[in-house]
Amino acid sequence: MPHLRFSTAGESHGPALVALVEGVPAGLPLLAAHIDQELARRQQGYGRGRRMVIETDHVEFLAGVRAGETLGSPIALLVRNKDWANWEAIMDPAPRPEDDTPEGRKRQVTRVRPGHADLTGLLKFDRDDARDILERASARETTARVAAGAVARQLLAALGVRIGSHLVHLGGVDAAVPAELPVDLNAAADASPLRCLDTIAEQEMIARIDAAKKDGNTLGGICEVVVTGLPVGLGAHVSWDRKLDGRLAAAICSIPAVKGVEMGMGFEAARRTGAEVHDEIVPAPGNPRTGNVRRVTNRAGGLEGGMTTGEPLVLRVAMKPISTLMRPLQTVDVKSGETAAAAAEHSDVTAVPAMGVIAEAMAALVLADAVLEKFGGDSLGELQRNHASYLQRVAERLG
Ligand SMILES: Cc1cc2nc3c(=O)[nH]c(=O)nc-3n(C[C@H](O)[C@H](O)[C@H](O)COP(=O)(O)O)c2cc1C
Ligand SMILES: C=C(O[C@@H]1CC(C(=O)O)=C[C@@H](OP(=O)(O)O)[C@H]1O)C(=O)O
Repeated sequence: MPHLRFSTAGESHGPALVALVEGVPAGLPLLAAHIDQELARRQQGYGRGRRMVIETDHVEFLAGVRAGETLGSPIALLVRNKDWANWEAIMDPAPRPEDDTPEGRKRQVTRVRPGHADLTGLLKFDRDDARDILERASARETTARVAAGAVARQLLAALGVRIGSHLVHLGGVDAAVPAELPVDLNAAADASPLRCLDTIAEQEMIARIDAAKKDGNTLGGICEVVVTGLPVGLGAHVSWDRKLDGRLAAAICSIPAVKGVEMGMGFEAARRTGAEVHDEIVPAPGNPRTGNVRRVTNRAGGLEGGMTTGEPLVLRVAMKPISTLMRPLQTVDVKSGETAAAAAEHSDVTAVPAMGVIAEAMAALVLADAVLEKFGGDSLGELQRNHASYLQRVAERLG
């Protein structure tokens, strides 16, 4: 059983999204503002649709927090959907008289979209209206994940861990990545419309988003997530389900439309020789987090043997293009069985910058779980003492 457990509920156009986070120690400072800041970051990004204009996500604590601190009890978080006002009839949990008319509820989705969950979900769950599927497949659900992730991020911050991300590719355009990333990566990335550090490449990306929109098409891309301040030894090599690389990959790949994750050098490592791939180790006194050694390079991206090395954790996350196209692809209408143009409602042209923020949240949740597994503690103070005592021991080894 994980040490930090979380689950979410809520439909895209339902009244609200909820997240339940269990296992957080008592005494962690936690304000709605900490969570709202992350929710706002998830809403950014050039290329998003009208929905992000409708919503201004704000968290309400339902349980687990008192006077700005966690209680050690389950934390229940709620984020309301403003768009609910426009969907109350269609999404009403109670049956309505119009349900018995030949049309049934309005706006049934039967022209299933290639690349979305519509068709497979309809067949598997034996439904007639793809709305019954898309409402939960929608990445609106990631709002609740980011809220939960903000709690995890707060826990990690109390141990000196920082998580950031930036966009490195969009729609066929690569960004130049600086040799040294800014210390406050998110402050730099969040200041730009695509969360990209290369302002010249970003102009070309924006032009491609505009062109795709005009053409009724959509775009994907890649974000890099970077985590600093991690101690050596989170995760474990001993069993498949304790390896941190696998846990991170599963969490990241569960984000809607994410189709791949690379760690460190990633796929490129397969094309190179061992001498070009592995990170040489040198003594580095005064670095207790890494056991007083240092990797000359960080091609492994901060992971060896399913454990953190203490070097920055570097993940690259690939997102496919959005599957709702305004110039729709060919599909089948599941009501008539005839060929049709896929359903097309207002939708994002791209959401790669938001995906980077969601990937940060998923990484935070996995890392906070690994921290609690390694250090335990019912209060923040106990967790911090356990962490400090471990680092002291690691520092003694090659000091
Ligand atoms: C932040 C974000 C926003 C998204 N916005 C849309 C959208 O507006 N329209 C759409 O069709 N898909 C959108 N998607 C992708 C779909 O949710 C996703 O493709 C779908 O759930 C099917 O899952 P799969 O692509 O992982 O197979 C978005 C994904 C993310 C992460
Ligand atoms: C609502 C969000 O993203 C939505 C994700 C999404 C999808 O199919 O994944 C489809 C769109 O939903 P709607 O049709 O309501 O505009 C996006 O806006 C969000 O990120 O908060």
